Amino acid sequence: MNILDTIVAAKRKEVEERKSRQPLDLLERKEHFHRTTFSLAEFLKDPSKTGIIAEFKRKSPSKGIINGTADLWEVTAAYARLGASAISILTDEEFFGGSSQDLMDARSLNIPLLRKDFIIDPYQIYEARAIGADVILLIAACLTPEETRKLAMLAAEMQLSVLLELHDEEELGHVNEFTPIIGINNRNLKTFEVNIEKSLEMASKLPPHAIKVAESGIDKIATIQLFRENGFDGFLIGEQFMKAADPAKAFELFIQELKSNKLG
Ligand SMILES: O=P(O)(O)OC[C@@H](O)[C@@H](O)c1c[nH]c2ccccc12
Repeated sequence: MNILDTIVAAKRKEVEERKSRQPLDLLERKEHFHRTTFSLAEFLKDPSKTGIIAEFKRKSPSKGIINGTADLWEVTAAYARLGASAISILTDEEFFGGSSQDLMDARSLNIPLLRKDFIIDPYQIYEARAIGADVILLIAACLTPEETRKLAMLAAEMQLSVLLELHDEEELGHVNEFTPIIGINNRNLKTFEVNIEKSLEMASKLPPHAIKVAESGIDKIATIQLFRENGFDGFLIGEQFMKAADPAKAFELFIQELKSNKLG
């Protein structure tokens, strides 16, 4: 079994447990279930923002502990204030050290919040809505095209944006009318290998109107510029900020450099 298979098997068990602890009708009664959501597409296209989807990630199976001490509110509030277009929060506990509580702690920010998790069941979409997420991630590598379509349609009904994550050409069949925003993960979730070229290679194969997001392994302004030239609107960045003792400061410096580059 590769790591993705291991994660998905654990996730199936976890979801069954959560369903028995908190059935759907209870989730639907949560206060945040009925609040309005922010549109990821609108925030990514807003020229006053940077296109960066800044991530809060404490650990990962590929890197181990990335940051064991960062304060969720301090970091995400800085991301929002300093020009991120959206914030990604890992909610998987077992492999990424996150939680639903982490996402709930950030929900007063006026910016789209992406629930970063391995979604395989409609229950998790209701849950995402109930904890205050605006966006869900659907990873093609853990779904069939038909499952992707059904989950994306449900998300749309619930006013959630969808970021559909692809890694290679074989996954293009997952794209459908409910997935206008497509992320290309430069990291292969089965081997952890990171190849920045993946995004560039895939860009020309996506539908022309897709909103494109490059994901993982981005640690330089030059890479963002290269991606922009190739039609990308969004850049999902985690480790580059989280590996710093002070991720808020690391984000601030990165943004300063990005802005001075644009002017120069
Ligand atoms: O920390 P990085 O290399 O900047 O990557 C961020 C993000 O793309 C990565 O965390 C990610 C992309 N897709 C995922 C799916 C599940 C968990 C994590 C991810």
